[in-house]
Amino acid sequence: MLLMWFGMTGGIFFGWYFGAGNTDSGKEQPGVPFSLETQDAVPFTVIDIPGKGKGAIASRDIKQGELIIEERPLFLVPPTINSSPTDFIWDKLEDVTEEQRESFFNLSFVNFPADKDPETDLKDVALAIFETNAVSAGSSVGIFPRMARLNHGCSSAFSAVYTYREKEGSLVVYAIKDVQKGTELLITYSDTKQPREQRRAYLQKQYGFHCTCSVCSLPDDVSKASDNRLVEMNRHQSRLSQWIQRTVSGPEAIEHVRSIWKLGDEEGYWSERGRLAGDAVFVAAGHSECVCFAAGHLGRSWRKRSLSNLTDIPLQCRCSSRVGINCHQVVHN
Ligand SMILES: C[S@@+](CC[C@H](N)C(=O)[O-])C[C@H]1O[C@@H](n2cnc3c(N)ncnc32)[C@H](O)[C@@H]1O
Repeated sequence: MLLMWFGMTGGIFFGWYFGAGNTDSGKEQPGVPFSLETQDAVPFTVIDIPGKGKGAIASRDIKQGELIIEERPLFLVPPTINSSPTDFIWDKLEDVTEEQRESFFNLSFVNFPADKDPETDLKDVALAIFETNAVSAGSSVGIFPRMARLNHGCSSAFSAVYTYREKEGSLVVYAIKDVQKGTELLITYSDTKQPREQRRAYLQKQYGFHCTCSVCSLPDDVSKASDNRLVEMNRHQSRLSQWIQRTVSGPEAIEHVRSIWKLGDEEGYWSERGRLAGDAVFVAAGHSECVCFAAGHLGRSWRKRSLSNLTDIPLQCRCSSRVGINCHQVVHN
């Protein structure tokens, strides 16, 4: 029996950059020693946080663009499996060390079936832990016990983003904002460019909590303004995506990028800017008069920087010369 796993897991955290370069087959990297993480130390401590279970508090000031976590998966689950999800996860847990197994069973879980007993139905506990904590890792879904302690914040409330690097076989978490010592590090579990009511309904259903992050706690009128910006960002994003079918012109597509960027500044929503810049480069490269934008403002130095640092790219064409840049390299290297 082949099972499509992704149809069965409800909530898989939202990465900052879907897809690019992530084509893993669900297997740990050959030749890479398997371990829980590759880092010796992280700039945060995990403590109990009232109303949230555990969470990660910055143990020093963290700068925007800093690598916070680099971690190998405890295990990965590919999109298609040939046993039940419960059995598959249980088998995976038989392959790990006692310490790793313990770190897994220490993780939190929600949505445990009412007709089961968490003391005795350990396979069901394992499944619930998986569904509460798994994140997308290329085409697979994986458990990363260290990053699994990061709680959620919406829109401008989250300060860190993650992606899975297939080549290295590890997940990396970066700060997209400066984070002060003593502040909780937050990621986002879903696309929070939605109105508060929808965000809260999703988080309640999938993750079992009522979101009271700094954005969800805004007074109604301020919250409404934030909702409007987020919905507008999504509307521009959806128009931008139509450029590829040529139903939106190049200049119009660039206008959508500018609008998303501007709304993001107003909202304090800085995530996905690497992808947005990549889209802009892609559009610009299709219009010879704009290629200088890609070359002049992104180019080599851009490749060396963390994507999450891209907060200040002038989305503007400054000259009309074509420079023969390979847009795919700029976007994906
Ligand atoms: C991946 S775990 C995060 C770490 C978890 N708090 C722990 O104790 O291990 C996800 C769970 O954390 C809790 N959580 C995450 N973000 C939260 C938030 N903003 N408010 C309340 N609970 C939250 C929810 O119970 C959610 O199902």
